[in-house]
Amino acid sequence: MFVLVNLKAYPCDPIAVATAARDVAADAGVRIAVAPQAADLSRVAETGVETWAQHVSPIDHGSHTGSTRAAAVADAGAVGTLINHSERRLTLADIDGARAAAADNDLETVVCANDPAQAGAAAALGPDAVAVEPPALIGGDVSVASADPGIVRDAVDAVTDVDEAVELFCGAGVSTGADVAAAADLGASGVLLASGVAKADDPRAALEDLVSGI
Ligand SMILES: O=C[C@H](O)COP(=O)(O)O
Repeated sequence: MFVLVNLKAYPCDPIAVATAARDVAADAGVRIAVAPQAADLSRVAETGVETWAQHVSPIDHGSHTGSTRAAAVADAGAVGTLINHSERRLTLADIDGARAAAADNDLETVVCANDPAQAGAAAALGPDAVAVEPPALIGGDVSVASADPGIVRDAVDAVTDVDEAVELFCGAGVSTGADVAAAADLGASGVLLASGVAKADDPRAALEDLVSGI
């Protein structure tokens, strides 16, 4: 299982979380990545943790104020990127453009989707993985795997029907080792989470608990 921790714009210390994630990943032998704010990418990557961007724009050099170039996040040390997060939605054309820009810069891609239908559509664009996240459960205390296991199972089927090479992750409310184990039992090969670590009093302990079920 891949554990992808999105720090969103939460008021946590990205270096402290990154260092903890690096150490827990090494100790447990589990793949853990951290996606900080774009401005923190270099500092986070310097810790040695696997570093991801939260977003890339479907553009290259040019008159694109406020954009985030895939090449720039790769230069900053990112090895992957989220695309179309529930809090950073894109048009279909822009999802495809962002995925292509990321792939051109050797970034791994996870396209987010609300439900199984969107997950299947996202898989058709050829990302490395699709993350299904019901918006209503994001930031809550109940894991998607407990609150709505059918959405995870159906998303696995929807993605596999389109392209067996695309992995399916799930997210929303994932915060414990039991949540990660339940996601794996439903067929997910990764989890996308945020508040369970970024808002934890002790992010290292939260990460240790998360990987305990793997
Ligand atoms: O990117 C992470 C997801 O939106 C899940 O967030 P959450 O773990 O706070 O529910």
